[in-house]
Amino acid sequence: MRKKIAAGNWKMNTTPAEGVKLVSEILGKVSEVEGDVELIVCPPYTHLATILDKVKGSRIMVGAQNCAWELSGAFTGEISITTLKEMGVTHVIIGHSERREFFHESDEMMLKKVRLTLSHGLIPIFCIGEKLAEREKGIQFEVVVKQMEKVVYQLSEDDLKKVIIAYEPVWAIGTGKTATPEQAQDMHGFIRNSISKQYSSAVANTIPILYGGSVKGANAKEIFSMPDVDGGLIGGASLSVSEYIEIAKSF
Ligand SMILES: O=C(CO)COP(=O)(O)O
Repeated sequence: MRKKIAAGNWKMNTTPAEGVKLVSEILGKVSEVEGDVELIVCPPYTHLATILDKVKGSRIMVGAQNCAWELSGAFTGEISITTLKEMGVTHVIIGHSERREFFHESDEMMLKKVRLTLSHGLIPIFCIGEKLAEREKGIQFEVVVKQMEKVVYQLSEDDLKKVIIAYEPVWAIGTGKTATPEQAQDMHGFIRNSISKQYSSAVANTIPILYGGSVKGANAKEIFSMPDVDGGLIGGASLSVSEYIEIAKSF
């Protein structure tokens, strides 16, 4: 049985005070989420300390939205993996399409970040996904496998087993346009098969593959019912307590 995961990527939303309010309200409703669904919130860096304090002893885990690709040094404005680890962060989103696009992150940088995250005992949530033009050309599978090859397929089997993959088609992010459950399943099945060919089916069967892109309370159940979809990486809807809880209850 693979893990079921509802991870909220808050992106650059909420002030520190708003973030604490949001997580407090989520905590108040967490008992409604039955079973062993893993709940992860990824607020902006500035809120991590207070939010980690708030969720202490609860089932909510806290992730960062990024980390630096080097361990320390002259990298103005960056946040190191050792800082995140010391604070108690458990997950790090790496390679989000917004970081690829707006911050020109290279595959080499992403690989360094994934390696640093793993070597410090944190879990990378590695994002992949094609752009609209790539889907229209019918090359979405090649695009996604290349993204995997350049980064996570560089890892040993033992390391790969600790990674969470998030398939986020860029055309579905923040657009209200969701992949159909069949489109999500097609890609998730393809990714799992590709991992199986590259490593083994035993490895492929243990890795959680999340779907991201306009997941909301109203569509989560259908998407999560697909055999190779193990949960969601949720943007906009994770900022609403009722939406996030409804999504977490959709397994
Ligand atoms: O990018 C996403 C999560 O990382 C998805 O964002 P939305 O859920 O707002 O489409």
